[in-house]
Amino acid sequence: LSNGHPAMISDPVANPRDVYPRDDLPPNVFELPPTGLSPEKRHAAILELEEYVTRKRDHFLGYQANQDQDHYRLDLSRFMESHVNNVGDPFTAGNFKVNSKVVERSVLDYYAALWNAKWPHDKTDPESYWGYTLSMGCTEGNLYGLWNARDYLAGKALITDPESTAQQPRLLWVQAAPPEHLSAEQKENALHPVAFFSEDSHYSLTKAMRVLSVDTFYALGTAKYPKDNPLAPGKPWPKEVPSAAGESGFSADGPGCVDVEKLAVLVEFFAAKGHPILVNLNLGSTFKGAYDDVRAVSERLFPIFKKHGLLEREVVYGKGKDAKPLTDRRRGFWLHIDGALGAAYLPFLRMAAENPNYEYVPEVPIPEFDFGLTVSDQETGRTYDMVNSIAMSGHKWIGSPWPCGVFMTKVKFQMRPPDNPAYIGSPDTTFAGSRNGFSPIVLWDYLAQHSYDKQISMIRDAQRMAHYTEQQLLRLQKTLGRDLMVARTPLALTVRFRRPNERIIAKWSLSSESLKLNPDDPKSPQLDYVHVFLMPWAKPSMIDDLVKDLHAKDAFPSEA
Ligand SMILES: COC(=O)[C@H](CCSC)/N=C/c1c(COP(=O)(O)O)cnc(C)c1O
Repeated sequence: LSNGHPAMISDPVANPRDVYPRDDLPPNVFELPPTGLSPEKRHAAILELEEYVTRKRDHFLGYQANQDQDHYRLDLSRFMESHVNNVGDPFTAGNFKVNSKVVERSVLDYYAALWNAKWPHDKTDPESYWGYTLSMGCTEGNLYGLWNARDYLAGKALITDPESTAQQPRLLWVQAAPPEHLSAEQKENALHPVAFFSEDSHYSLTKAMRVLSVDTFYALGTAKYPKDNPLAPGKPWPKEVPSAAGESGFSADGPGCVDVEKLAVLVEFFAAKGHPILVNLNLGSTFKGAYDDVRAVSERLFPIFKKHGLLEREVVYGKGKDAKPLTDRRRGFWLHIDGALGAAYLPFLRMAAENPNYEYVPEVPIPEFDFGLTVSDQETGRTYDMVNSIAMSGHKWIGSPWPCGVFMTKVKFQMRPPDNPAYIGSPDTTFAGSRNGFSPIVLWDYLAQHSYDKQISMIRDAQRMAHYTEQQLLRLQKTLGRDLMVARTPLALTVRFRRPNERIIAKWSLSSESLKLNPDDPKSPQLDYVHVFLMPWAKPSMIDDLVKDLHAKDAFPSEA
């Protein structure tokens, strides 16, 4: 950083060029001296970055991000001249007037309708939906959904208080007491939620457990019941709920969806001890694009929830004016749907399957997953809505120039915000402080340009592309006479195959995963996979070019 510039506030301890990753880009072009860059250098840097990003974008197949952004630029670049901030609740105008909340509400209404929630939002109607558009991606949606679940199940105050009036909003006690009728052990556990998610879940779930200090069944089982793993007594607890097994008998070569029976056995263990149950289900898992069977999980867990008084339970959160206990009736379970990828397109695949005009017969039934999924209690005739919350990324299937998404739940599950900052003129009901006001405009513009019919065609095309890709890779496998471990989970938008060399991985931005076939046997073969995701952006020519690269002699390192 010498060449005549004034000294930096602090000198580098080493040369960044020597310590930072060597990427395609020349790092020195982007170094920032105290005087800033000359117009020429700045422009040159911008051109370098543009060339790199567009080159990588034109070969982008490895992640579930739709790189087709061209339809926004012309109409939306005008909003780059303002800071649009939707701070606070989407349904309260607030005092930060440069906002796009009217647009955000239309986007939320759209997904409420698509996901069979009661809309428009009505804060006085516990059954109506509530939601907000995310400033991060689905990681924020998962974090928020699991935070909501934790506090709901742990008896924290809810936003709706049966004794509150608009004139006299009663400050609810922050923490309820456990239901009276329980045994000592059950009372101790009644407000201590236990989380369950499969081994194919995204790492944002583990991150959320750490951030929120929520116990997984593994953490609690290992600490308190080390010898009692109900799946294999005496053996260590599995770290996550096992996924369904493949031909090998292990989940590594399985489809990637949760093993419903094993989930039920683990849930039963903790429900029997009085714990409320928090389950995350995947809708388009990160690596295999698999869909957990939300309907099967709901029906399998329902009798367990009923048996252990978790369908509906009374929590006491204070005493009224007449000193009578104030009770709240809540469910003792929470199903969060991580719909990062699939919540954006599965409704359209279902529409295609249900409308004969589309002449579409899916290879497997289209998974149910939304707020319309109910289970009836045969004894009481009562019907229960089973899904508590859904999160979806906006930058995956839909496509956005930056991470964004949607979180949705129902008013009856909403938490009372931890604080009430008057200066934003709105309840602080979301995760962020400042909230991206541009993302709702991007999502709105996409939905304005893409009718249901158009979106049905797009997901049908993507399914065809996934099938085409699988066939091309199987053909290559035959030509090379080598097992390329080609696999595609039914209805998934991704195809996985044997990891090729680093040059091909970098060119196509391929995401990789290495799995031991039998995790308990150190000598067990390691499966080194990569995958391609067939987003609306992917064209047959890109697949053909990738397959051509995979024909190269050195494309696949020899087996170790
Ligand atoms: C390794 O690939 C990933 O982490 C991609 C994000 C990159 S593509 C946009 N998946 C993110 C993801 C997430 C996190 O979503 P983001 O925070 O938006 O990245 C949540 N749930 C599932 C099932 C996911 O697959």
